[in-house]
Amino acid sequence: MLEAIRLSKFFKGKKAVQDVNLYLDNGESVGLLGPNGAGKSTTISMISTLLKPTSGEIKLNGVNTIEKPGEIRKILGVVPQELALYQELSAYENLKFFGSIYKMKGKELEKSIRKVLEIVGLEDRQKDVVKTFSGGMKRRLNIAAALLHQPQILILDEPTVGIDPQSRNHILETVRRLNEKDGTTILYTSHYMEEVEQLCDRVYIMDHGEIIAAGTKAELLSILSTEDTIKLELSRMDEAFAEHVKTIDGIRKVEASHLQMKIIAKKGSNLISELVHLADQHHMQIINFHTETPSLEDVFLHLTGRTLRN
Ligand SMILES: Nc1ncnc2c1ncn2[C@@H]1O[C@H](COP(=O)(O)OP(=O)(O)OP(=O)(O)O)[C@@H](O)[C@H]1O
Repeated sequence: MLEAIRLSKFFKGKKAVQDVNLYLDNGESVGLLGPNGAGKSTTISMISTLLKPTSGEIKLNGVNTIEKPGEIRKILGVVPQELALYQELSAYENLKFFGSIYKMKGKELEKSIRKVLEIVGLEDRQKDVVKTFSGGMKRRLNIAAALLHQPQILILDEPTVGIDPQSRNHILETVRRLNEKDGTTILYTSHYMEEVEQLCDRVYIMDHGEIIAAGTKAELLSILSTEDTIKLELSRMDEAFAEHVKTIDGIRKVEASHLQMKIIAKKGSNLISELVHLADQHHMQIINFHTETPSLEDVFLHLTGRTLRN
């Protein structure tokens, strides 16, 4: 397990990160979500031993990584936000260079380069110089470089910012496969709520340098509400039906307009069969039924009063 305990970073007395507690269990996929300037990059720079914390601890299986950075560096892959590639070199040559940083060479390095190029889908372009690559391909190569030494933990800092949808999907799929198939532990920072919702088992929400909420998606969503919003589309509207619906156990509020009905009900109330039965009694049909569940975006809005992207 990797854990950060009361991690803080101040730049010239100005808070960037304060009292961050965070852990990654082996094999987990964890999201670190927050708007620009929230402190995500600073947090992961400290976790990856690139930046010294002002205070706090980071432990890898109980061992202090600030005092002994070697252990974590061996098993950690970091994909930084800024591209760290040589534009004049080919994809292959870039990977060869990064491999040498990890002290890899010979057959082991060749094998690893082949494998990571396959993972990110760049085998066909390995001989091309990086300056001819699209933004998305460069990001994929950046990921490949972080994977060369087969890290057990992979930290990605907003890897999909500013790239085309196809490359974005490719990256998300790659990260998912690394986690689900290879068991790589993932820490994924993003300000795209839907990516974190899609990829991560657990989420930390960060704002102004602090963790303001943490938990599984379900736990975070439960902060928001104990209610479900159900929307019905009806074949016709009948006031008696609306009045009748209000009497159903678990229903808190009913709003009817034209052929639509919005029902606020206690979370988890299983109402569909009862509503269908009731509509039948009133000689009406339910044409459409759906439950609107709140998103993590709504949770962020609820906690901060702001949207994630401004
Ligand atoms: N080297 C530095 N010197 C001074 N201030 C810094 C430095 N690095 C970061 N900061 C400040 O710390 C705060 C957190 O920045 P950080 O880059 O960690 O946020 P972030 O959540 O990663 O945002 P982004 O999504 O824009 O990268 C910001 O106010 C930033 O200006």
